[in-house]
Amino acid sequence: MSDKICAECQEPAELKCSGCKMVSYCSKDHQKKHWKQHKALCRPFEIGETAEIGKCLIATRDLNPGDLILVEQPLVYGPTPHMVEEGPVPCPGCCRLIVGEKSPRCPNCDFPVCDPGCPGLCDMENHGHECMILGLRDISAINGLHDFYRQDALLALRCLLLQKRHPKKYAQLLEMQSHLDKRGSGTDTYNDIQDRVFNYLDDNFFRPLKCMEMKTGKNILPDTSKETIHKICGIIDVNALEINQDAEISALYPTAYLMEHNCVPNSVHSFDNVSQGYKISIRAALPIKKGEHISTMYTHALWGTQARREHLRETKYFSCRCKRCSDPTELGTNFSALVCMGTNEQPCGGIQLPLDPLDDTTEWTCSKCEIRLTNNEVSYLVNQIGEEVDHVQLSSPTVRDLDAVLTKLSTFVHPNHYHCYAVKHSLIQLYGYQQGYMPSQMTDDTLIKKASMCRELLDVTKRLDPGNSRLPLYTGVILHELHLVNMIMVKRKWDLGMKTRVKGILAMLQECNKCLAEAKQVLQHEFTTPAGEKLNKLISTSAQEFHRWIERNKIDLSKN
Ligand SMILES: C[S@@+](CC[C@H](N)C(=O)[O-])C[C@H]1O[C@@H](n2cnc3c(N)ncnc32)[C@H](O)[C@@H]1O
Repeated sequence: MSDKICAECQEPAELKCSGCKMVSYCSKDHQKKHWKQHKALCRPFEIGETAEIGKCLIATRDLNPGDLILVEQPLVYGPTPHMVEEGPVPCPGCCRLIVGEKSPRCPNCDFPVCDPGCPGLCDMENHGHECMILGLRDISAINGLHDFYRQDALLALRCLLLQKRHPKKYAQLLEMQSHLDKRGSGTDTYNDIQDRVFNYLDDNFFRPLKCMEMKTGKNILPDTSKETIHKICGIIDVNALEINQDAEISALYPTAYLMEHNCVPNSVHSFDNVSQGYKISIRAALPIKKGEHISTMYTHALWGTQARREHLRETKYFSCRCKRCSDPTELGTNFSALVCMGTNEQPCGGIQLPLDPLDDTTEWTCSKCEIRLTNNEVSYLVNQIGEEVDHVQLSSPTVRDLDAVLTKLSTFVHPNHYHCYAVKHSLIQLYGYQQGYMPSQMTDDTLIKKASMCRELLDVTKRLDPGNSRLPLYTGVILHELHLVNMIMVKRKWDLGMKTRVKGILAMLQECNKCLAEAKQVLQHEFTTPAGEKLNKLISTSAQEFHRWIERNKIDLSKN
C-alpha cells in the first residue's frame, strides 16, 4: 500500500501511523476506524540508539502482556556453532543430533546426515546451497570424523553464501554488531575462529572453489576473506538466537536481534518449526510503557549475578547493570546469598550478600555481624559447592542423596540460593515417583515438605521471571507438582471422611485449580519444544482428571 493513500478510504493521505510509520491516513477518524484491522500488523516499536547499548527497540505505545510485538523470518539459520569433539553431531539438513560414525552420508558432499532423503539436504535455504561448496573437497583424506566434518563452521558458510543469492539479506547481516575490536588478532577467540572456521573452510573448500571459479570464469562466492569470516563469526556469536526444539539451531533475524538484554526481560519469544522456516514471534511478557526499551535475556535466569555478568561480559562484551544485577538480594530472592559462618564456628544467623554486586571485586558483608568475605573467597566456596551438587545431580540421585545434599548446603548457603533451587527442583520431581517415595508410601510430613518446597520454588521463580519469559517449563513443573501433592493430601483426608467441611481441604483444592490454570497459561507458547509439548499434555490430562473428581464429588470451588 502506498504511504500516500489512506488505508481506510484509499483517498490521498497526509497522516502516518505513529506506531509503525508504515501506513497512512487521511484523518484521525479513518485511522481509528482502521485500527482493528491494522493492530495485528502495526509494529509497536521504533529503532532507537543509546551510547551505552547501541541500537535498540523502543515501544511506541503501551503494551500489555501477550501483545504481539514482532513476527519475522530469519535471514539465515543453521547448526548452532558448538565445536563437537566427540559424540553426536547435527545433521546439516535438519540439525537433529545423529551418530556421525554410523550415519548415512549426503550423496553429494558426504557429510553425515540423518537420512539421505532429509528434506533440508536439497533445500537451497538450508543445506542445498552449501552442499555444492562442501562437495568440492577431495574426500580421500579423511582423518578423525569430527575434524573432517565440522558442522560448527556451517552457519558461517551459510552467511557467506547470502552474498550472491540474497545480497539484501547479506547487507542486513553485515550491519550487525560483531565486536571485532574485542576479538582481534592475538585473542583466544580470534585464534579459535581462525583455526576452527577460517582455516577449515579455506583449506578444504575455498581453495578448490577458487580453482573452479578460475576455470569456469564464474564468481560463485566473491568474498571469502579472513576479515569477513571473523566479522561473520562475531556477528553470529553476538546476535544469533538459539532455537532449541528437537535440534540445536541458531538463527539471525533482521530486527529481533536489536532487542537488548535485561535479566528481567519484558518480552518473550517463540519459534515456529522448520516447516514455517523458524519464524520468530515476540510478545510482551510484562506491561511495557511507551518509550520503554524492549528486552530479552541473553544468559541463564537460574545463574547467580556473578555468573550471569561474567557470561555476558565474555560472550556479549558488556557489563549488565539491570535491576536484578544491581540488587544484592536479586529481587528479594537471596539467590546468591550465603549463610554467615560467624566467628568461632558459631553461626550468627545472618546472611552474606555482596556489598556492590556491580563491582567484580566486591566484598561480601553479613546482615548481622562484622564478618566480611572477599569475592574470591565466596567464588571459591560457591564453585566447590557447585561441583559437588553437579556430581550428585549427574549420578541419577535418589531422594535420600538429594536430601543429604540439601542438608549440607543449608550450612553454607541461603535456602533460596541457586544451588539449593536446582536441588529442590530435582527433588520435587522425585518425591512421588521413586520407590520408597511413591504416593502411597510418602508420610504426611514428606507430603507437607514437598508442598512447601514447591511453594518456595514458585515464589523465587515468579520473582526472577515475573513475565514467564525464561522459566515457563520450570514454573509449569512446579505448579503441576504442587497440584499433585495437594491432591494426595486431599484424597487421604477425603478417604477418612474429612470432606470439604474441613476448611484446609477446600483451600488445597482451590490451590490445585489455580495451579493447573496457571500452568496452562504459563506454557501457552511452549508447544514447539518436545519438553513443552509433553508438559502441556500432562497438565491437560491432570486438569481433566481433577475436574472429573471435583464434579464427581460435587464440590463448589468458588466457596469461601
Ligand atoms: C544482539 S546485539 C543488540 C543490538 C546492538 N545494540 C546493536 O547496536 O547492534 C547485542 C549487543 O548489544 C549491546 N547490548 C545489549 N544489551 C545491552 C545492555 N543491557 N547493556 C549494554 N549493552 C547491551 C552489547 O554491545 C551486545 O553485545
